[in-house]
Amino acid sequence: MTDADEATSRGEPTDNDGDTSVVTTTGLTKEYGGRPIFEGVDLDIASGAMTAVIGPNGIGKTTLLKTLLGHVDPTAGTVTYTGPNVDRPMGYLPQEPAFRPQFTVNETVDFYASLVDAAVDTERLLGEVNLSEARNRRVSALSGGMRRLLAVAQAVLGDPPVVCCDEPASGLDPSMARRVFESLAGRAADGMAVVVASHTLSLVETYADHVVILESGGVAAAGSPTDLIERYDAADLWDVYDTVIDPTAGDDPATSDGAARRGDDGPTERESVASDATADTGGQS
Ligand SMILES: Nc1ncnc2c1ncn2[C@@H]1O[C@H](COP(=O)(O)OP(=O)(O)OP(=O)(O)O)[C@@H](O)[C@H]1O
Repeated sequence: MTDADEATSRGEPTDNDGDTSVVTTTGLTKEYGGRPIFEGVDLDIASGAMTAVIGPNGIGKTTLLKTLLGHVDPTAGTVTYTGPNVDRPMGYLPQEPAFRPQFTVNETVDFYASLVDAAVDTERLLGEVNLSEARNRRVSALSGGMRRLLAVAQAVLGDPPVVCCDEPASGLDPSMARRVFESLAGRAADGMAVVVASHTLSLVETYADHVVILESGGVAAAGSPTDLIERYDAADLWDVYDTVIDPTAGDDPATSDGAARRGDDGPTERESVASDATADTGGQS
């Protein structure tokens, strides 16, 4: 096995030399009620890169992110943070962000800014997530997508060395989803270690530097999108996913009929095209 192959099997970014690693997991294992979610996961999360974790519903992506963040204790194995010693080493965008509904957008950002030991340019931050015009609107009056954009702002606020985003594109229209990925990729380019769990494979393929595919038991494959596409002789990341993932993996009851392969916002791009075509023909195929 070459060094690169060995690195790949460990879920390490092969396009980094290892010196940029900011979070390392070794033998990371999580069980709930004696049922393994993942076992023996070895990852090196690099700063200055976006690492995307993909896999079916219920496979353990959120649990893995929460374990990296220290919100969930592993059953076995370790998570080691080696980044700078700051008050807030890791930002987090949870799958279901909760904010005080009576706060305005500005007040929400100011509240979180008061908790971090760093100057926060609220105007720039809101501009980045396209919420400038909504700055005086109460959280209770925001759409679901706007709330997610606010959650993105909250996660990267104060420029933590690591940010873990659970389905950052969920509920966003295609151009905002792209904008959020672009913005996170920009943060990565500025040196942040960005970890996203996502079902939006086209954006992952475009913006992620490193992809970790989770399947029952742990990491099924990992590498840059280009490496994975070459390795599996695939047309795109969706094809890689289709090859690597057992359609019955995950524990969502919808998985068995293929629904778990859909994106955050419903069907994957490919399924949308197929169903649009069906709709165009009045459902006649
Ligand atoms: N606190 C908990 N107690 C018991 N089981 C849990 C707990 N949290 C998660 N699980 C289980 O762990 C498994 C992985 O859940 P997780 O939310 O990490 O999956 P996921 O890959 O993020 O799914 P999705 O794509 O649907 O968000 C699921 O079977 C889930 O029911």
